[in-house]
Amino acid sequence: MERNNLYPIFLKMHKLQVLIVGGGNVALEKLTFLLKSSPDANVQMVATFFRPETIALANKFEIDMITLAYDDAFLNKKDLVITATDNLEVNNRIYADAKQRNLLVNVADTPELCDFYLGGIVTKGNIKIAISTNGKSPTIAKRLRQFFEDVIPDNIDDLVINLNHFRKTIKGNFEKKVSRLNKITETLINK
Ligand SMILES: C[C@@]1(CC(=O)O)c2cc3[nH]c(cc4nc(cc5[nH]c(cc(n2)[C@H]1CCC(=O)O)[C@@](C)(CC(=O)O)[C@@H]5CCC(=O)O)C(CC(=O)O)=C4CCC(=O)O)c(CCC(=O)O)c3CC(=O)O
Ligand SMILES: NC(=O)C1=CN([C@@H]2O[C@H](COP(=O)(O)OP(=O)(O)OC[C@H]3O[C@@H](n4cnc5c(N)ncnc54)[C@H](O)[C@@H]3O)[C@@H](O)[C@H]2O)C=CC1
Repeated sequence: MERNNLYPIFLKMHKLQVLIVGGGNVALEKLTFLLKSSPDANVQMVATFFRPETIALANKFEIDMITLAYDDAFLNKKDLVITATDNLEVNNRIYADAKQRNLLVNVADTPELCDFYLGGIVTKGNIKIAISTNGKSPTIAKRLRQFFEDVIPDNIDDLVINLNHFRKTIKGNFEKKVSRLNKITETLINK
């Protein structure tokens, strides 16, 4: 059986600078899911034109939109780059420029030109679940996201908060603490 070897990490988007190149349908999809998960993300967008729907969302989140053709100067002071233009040559150039600067880059809908994939993301309070199909079926990533959004109760965060408080009250050494926390949460997995 094939196996997904990607390593998920949970980025603090408010500490990073993201560049999105393109302002059309695909750029809008990427921006939508990025902001859904991380409304505090710092994003700059550059595109020769922006579709009205993209402008509406970007304005809502005070995202900087620049109506210009891509130039590698836009990579200055960026940490992540997502490109979603309809021009293969431009996408390829952005990939090469980003690689030269050791930036992480995602060329939307072009898995071979991605250092990372965006995934299906479920957020419930402090809980976050990221789903990847290894790029094999984004539709399944979407369906799994919808499934978990539905089955995970909204008040799961109460449990997290309670345990976080309890964690601070437990006396004793690290080993005792781990053992207590494991004991009281045992029923969550034992049927
Ligand atoms: C590799 C990856 C790279 C990346 O873009 O990061 C990629 C690639 C491609 N997507 C394509 C199409 C579609 N993408 C979606 C939806 C999503 N795609 C997302 C991620 C990823 N898409 C990365 C892999 C993630 C993984 O590992 O599973 C999600 C999870 C997150 C996001 O986009 O932010 C978001 C759901 C978010 C949500 O709902 O929660 C739908 C479904 C729909 O819209 O209903 C369709 C139409 C159906 C279909 O075609 O399957 C195509 C073909 C394009 C063409 O036709 O040419 C390619 C290219 C290829 O596969 O070669
Ligand atoms: N619309 C969709 O759902 C899908 C689109 N695709 C492909 O993805 C690509 C993008 O599609 P859409 O977003 O729908 O196209 P679009 O026409 O809505 O947007 C293209 C964007 O690229 C920008 N752009 C082009 N050259 C540029 C440059 N030199 N510098 C800066 N920005 C530049 C344009 O200004 C525009 O904002 C296309 O190649 C399309 O075939 C693939 C699968 C699905």
